[in-house]
Amino acid sequence: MAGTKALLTLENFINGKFVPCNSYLDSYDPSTGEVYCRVPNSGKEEIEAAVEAARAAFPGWSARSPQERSQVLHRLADLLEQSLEELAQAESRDQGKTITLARTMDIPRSVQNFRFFASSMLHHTSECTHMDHLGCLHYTVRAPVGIAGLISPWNLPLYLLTWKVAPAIATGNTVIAKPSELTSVTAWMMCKLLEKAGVPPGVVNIVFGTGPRVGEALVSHPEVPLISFTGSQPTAERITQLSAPHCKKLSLELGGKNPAIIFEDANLEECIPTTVRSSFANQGEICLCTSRIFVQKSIYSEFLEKFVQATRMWKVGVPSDPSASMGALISKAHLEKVRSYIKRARSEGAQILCGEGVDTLSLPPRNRAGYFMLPTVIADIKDESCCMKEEIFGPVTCVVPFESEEEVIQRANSVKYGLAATVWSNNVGRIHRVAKKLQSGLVWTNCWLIRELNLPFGGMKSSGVGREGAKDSYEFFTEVKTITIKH
Ligand SMILES: NC(=O)C1=CN([C@@H]2O[C@H](COP(=O)(O)OP(=O)(O)OC[C@H]3O[C@@H](n4cnc5c(N)ncnc54)[C@H](O)[C@@H]3O)[C@@H](O)[C@H]2O)C=CC1
Ligand SMILES: N/C(=C\C=C\C(=O)O)C(=O)O
Repeated sequence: MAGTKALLTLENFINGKFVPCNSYLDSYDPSTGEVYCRVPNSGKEEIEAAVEAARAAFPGWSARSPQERSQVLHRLADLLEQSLEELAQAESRDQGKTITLARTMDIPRSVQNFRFFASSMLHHTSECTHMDHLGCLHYTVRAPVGIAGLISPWNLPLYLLTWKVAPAIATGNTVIAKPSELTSVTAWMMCKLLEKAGVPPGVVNIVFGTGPRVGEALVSHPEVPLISFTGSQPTAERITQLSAPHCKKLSLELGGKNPAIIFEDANLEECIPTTVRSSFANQGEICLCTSRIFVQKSIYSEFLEKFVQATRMWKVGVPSDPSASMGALISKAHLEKVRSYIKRARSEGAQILCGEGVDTLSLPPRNRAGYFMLPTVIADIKDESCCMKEEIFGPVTCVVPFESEEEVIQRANSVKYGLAATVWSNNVGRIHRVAKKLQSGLVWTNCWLIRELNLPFGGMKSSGVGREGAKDSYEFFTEVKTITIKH
């Protein structure tokens, strides 16, 4: 256990108050490998207190008009925006991501999540049908589900937490959120803004700690009828098992093994920098990151040469350096896991073209124990290799050639995941054909990660269950009832 004197110490936020915990976990600065923060190691007791608060707050909050709730969400968005720089600094330190990404993506998107749902929730209509021959009118009404359990991961901490909190409270639910124990700081900072925004006590409760201890207590609680989870597939399996006896509503946003398909008519000037970004943004720690690049044979050599050259320009640096493109990975264990994939690829006879074990990483002395690695490109690798099948979730991407459209669709679909694909071509007909045949919840063509929050977001196969977005989140966070009136 590190000395606790200078450490930032977080507290749970229950019923509008910060509450200390009996025990704490060490949280590491990924750029130095040093403990810098203590996170509550909560369990059943804290979940009971949060459920009590959320239960008590539900009647009042759910009875407010959508317009009143919308105003609260707008105020919270404004307050987050006013704290953008402070939040970005904290996110970058806690997660290891670059300050530039935190400033330009994580925190602005967190603000947008509240603004978006504050507005979109005002525009839903309900269904109505008539059976004139029976003298009946049928219509639907929607009501909040109750206490929503929200579990979020460490890769985009505030971004993904707010993507769940915003629609949950906009629709009138009260929430208990459990951020990742590895990245809890910005969630705790957001709690400081809730009262000023007008969020009543008990509407948003945040309980920190590990998955097996506090996460499972939340998922198993009989008074929490809904769980929205983003994270790994094994954890989703466990959540599904624990929820089954209670028939909980589940939304599961899981991993990917996302293909980029690059046809010979692609505009390489745009494709190469975008594919470097889609492979290595946030250290490759985004479920939407590209990790299998299929390139048509006629342009394979040209692509590979230019892609490796562009990857080598991607600067790995201290997260606080505004010129860095990539920071540190989340943890030592994760860095070792990512490196183990590269070792496996090498032992299978694949070529490591740049990055880990090939190029030299230069870091200031203070950061040498940090969890850094260079963006790594692998070629000459078989589709059956674990590097082509499993989610690595790090700055590693594989490049392989293909000959025909049919062949590449079959190979792109040959993994258990189905989250996000990118297709690069100037042939509109081909783009439509290929996009339709890919087993993927999202297909970006000639671009990556352009988000339209109105439309469904989520994956198929092992990439998840359910979708979130304007209409989908509204439906998920509410229960529908069909009413028949005979007149
Ligand atoms: N969005 C995504 O697709 C993400 C995928 N991953 C994948 O998962 C791998 C492992 O990362 P982890 O942090 O271990 O992910 P994880 O799935 O274990 O963690 C995600 C969240 O679930 C919680 N959790 C863990 N076990 C739980 C349980 N039994 N009951 C309830 N909640 C639980 C965690 O505390 C965290 O808040 C990564 O290497 C990556 O491949 C990780 C994070 C995000
Ligand atoms: N769920 C993840 C990313 C979502 C991005 C978005 O909604 O724009 C992830 O990386 O886990």
